[in-house]
Amino acid sequence: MSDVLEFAGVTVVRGHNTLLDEVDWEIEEGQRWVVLGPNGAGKSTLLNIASARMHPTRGVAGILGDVLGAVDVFELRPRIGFASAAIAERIPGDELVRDVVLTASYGRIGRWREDYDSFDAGRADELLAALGVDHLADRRFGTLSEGERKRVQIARALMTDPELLLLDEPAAGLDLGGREDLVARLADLAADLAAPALVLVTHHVEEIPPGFTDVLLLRDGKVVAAGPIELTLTAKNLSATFGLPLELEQHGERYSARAVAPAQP
Ligand SMILES: Nc1ncnc2c1ncn2[C@@H]1O[C@H](COP(=O)(O)OP(=O)(O)OP(=O)(O)O)[C@@H](O)[C@H]1O
Repeated sequence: MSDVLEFAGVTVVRGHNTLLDEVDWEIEEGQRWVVLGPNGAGKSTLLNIASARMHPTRGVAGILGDVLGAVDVFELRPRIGFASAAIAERIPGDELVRDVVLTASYGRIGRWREDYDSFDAGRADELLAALGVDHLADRRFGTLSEGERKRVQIARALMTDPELLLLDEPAAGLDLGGREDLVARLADLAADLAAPALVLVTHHVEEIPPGFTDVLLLRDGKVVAAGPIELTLTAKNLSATFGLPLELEQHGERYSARAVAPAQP
């Protein structure tokens, strides 16, 4: 089994809807994946399984050497860092930023006791510094800008020193400067050999940070293509994923995409 993640025939059915349809996916140590797809493609469902928060209806989901259904998910979850809007919504607005990060090591949202280990407090401060938000450690989470919140959430997701880090649309809601800042920080994380395997979910090729290695393209719960970015991220695959003719441009290690202009009469 792959060290980090191995999905075989992973299928999720809810009522009459097939959210994921026979998904095969392997992640090896050191890889940095982007998951791209339109609204409703099944990206969040995929991350909910990869984070051991949901079980497949059919198929086998191997995560960090264990198989979902045959492992205590409460032991598995601390080994997986996860940042998403749904988690952020549960963070109390009056929580101190340092505590937002610190409480991750206890698997909690919201501070609940005063005797946190000083080692943990030091690590929380280091992570805030690595994400460029250490000056906000004593601020209340609810007073931060969207961009600052996203960076704090990533620091929180790294707090348990996870072996797999899942980021669900970390650039959503950011302005251009905020997006570019986040992309640069994620590029630094991708280049860090000590960093965990990474999975970044996004709708936009513009948000793919340099240093990311692989892409999984998802549409209607099915994998359109998956593999190394330089081979897999093509205009043809992207068009099939989003269901419209797209042209793709590469600028160094960055990408942009737009609809193919209609032919002039
Ligand atoms: N409990 C459920 N019952 C029925 N359908 C569901 C359920 N949960 C999600 N869906 C549907 O499954 C599909 C995939 O949802 P999911 O949130 O995984 O997509 P997504 O790619 O993350 O979308 P977005 O980019 O809009 O966040 C959507 O059509 C959604 O409406």
